[in-house]
Amino acid sequence: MKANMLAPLSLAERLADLAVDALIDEAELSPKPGLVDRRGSGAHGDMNLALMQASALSLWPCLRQMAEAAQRFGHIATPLRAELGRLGREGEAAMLVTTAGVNTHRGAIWALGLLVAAWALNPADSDPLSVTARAGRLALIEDPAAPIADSHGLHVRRRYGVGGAREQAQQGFPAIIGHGLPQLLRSRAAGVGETPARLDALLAIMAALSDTCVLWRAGEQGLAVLQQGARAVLEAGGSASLAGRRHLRALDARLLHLNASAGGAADLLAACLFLDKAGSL
Ligand SMILES: CC(C)(COP(=O)(O)OP(=O)(O)OC[C@H]1O[C@@H](n2cnc3c(N)ncnc32)[C@H](O)[C@@H]1O)[C@@H](O)C(=O)NCCC(=O)NCCS
Ligand SMILES: Nc1ncnc2c1ncn2[C@@H]1O[C@H](COP(=O)(O)OP(=O)(O)OP(=O)(O)O)[C@@H](O)[C@H]1O
Repeated sequence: MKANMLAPLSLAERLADLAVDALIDEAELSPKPGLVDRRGSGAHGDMNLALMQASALSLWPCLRQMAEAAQRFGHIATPLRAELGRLGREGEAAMLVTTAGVNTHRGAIWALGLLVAAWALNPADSDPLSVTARAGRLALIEDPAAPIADSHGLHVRRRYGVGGAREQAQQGFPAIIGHGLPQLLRSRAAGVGETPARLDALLAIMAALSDTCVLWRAGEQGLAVLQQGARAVLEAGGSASLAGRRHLRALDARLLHLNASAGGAADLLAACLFLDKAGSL
């Protein structure tokens, strides 16, 4: 078939395209401290860039179906929340088949799933603050069929009393709205180029987030190293500056030494890039 004969994309398909694009952009962004990127596996022996890309692509049907479910149900209530939970668990199963059992995007399915659904619920009101607020209202609804999960996040929440991925969503993604997105726009406005602007956005999220991935592997000390290190890069002038890059290298080395990587911050950067891209829909 000729390219110009392809059927026009539905809104749900365009949202899924943008969400997968944001996940691939996040994975490819380099150099990210401690995380999988173009340079290598970071603190993850079981992941690499090709796996992250394949995993991101495997999530397209799940993300499209989540947006379609939002259009079909039409409002924020238990039936839509239950359907998103079902689709999210299905998407997670598809991801695990693609990655042969490696958790590449669990947190990303959660955050982006809620955001594509929230976007599709009311495309006319699509500024990031409104979309994240709707996603937060969805996340506050109990999923009636949710299994009792024995996750790393659960252990960490109990041990350290932090909120984790669920609370971040329920509060309307404050790490994105208050930190990632404003930093992305500030760094772009300073003319630093897209890669350092995205790295700065990631660092702003890292500096603010209680990332349960880091707490699980490296405890409170690891989290302090991450938050202080991320802040130091930004205070030195950001990832486009010479001094900032020195701090960034030091942070990467410290995180590798601690075997710590900020998967939650990476998910939220992908979500932040999705909101940024979806602004032009
Ligand atoms: C709420 C989720 C993320 C489970 O969270 P939990 O903390 O129990 O588990 P887990 O340790 O697996 O962490 C999930 C991931 O969240 C990310 N994360 C970590 N810390 C944070 C944080 N502070 N903020 C945001 N994300 C974070 C990380 O990538 C982490 O791997 C989610 O997977 C879930 O409940 N899924 C069930 C299916 C569902 O309802 N889907 C709805 C789709 S819209
Ligand atoms: N570029 C990235 N590099 C590493 N992790 C990422 C990246 N992007 C997103 N993540 C997120 O990080 C999470 C994986 O982190 P992690 O491997 O710590 O999880 P785990 O399987 O629960 O724990 P562990 O590997 O410590 O046993 C995924 O849920 C994923 O959403």
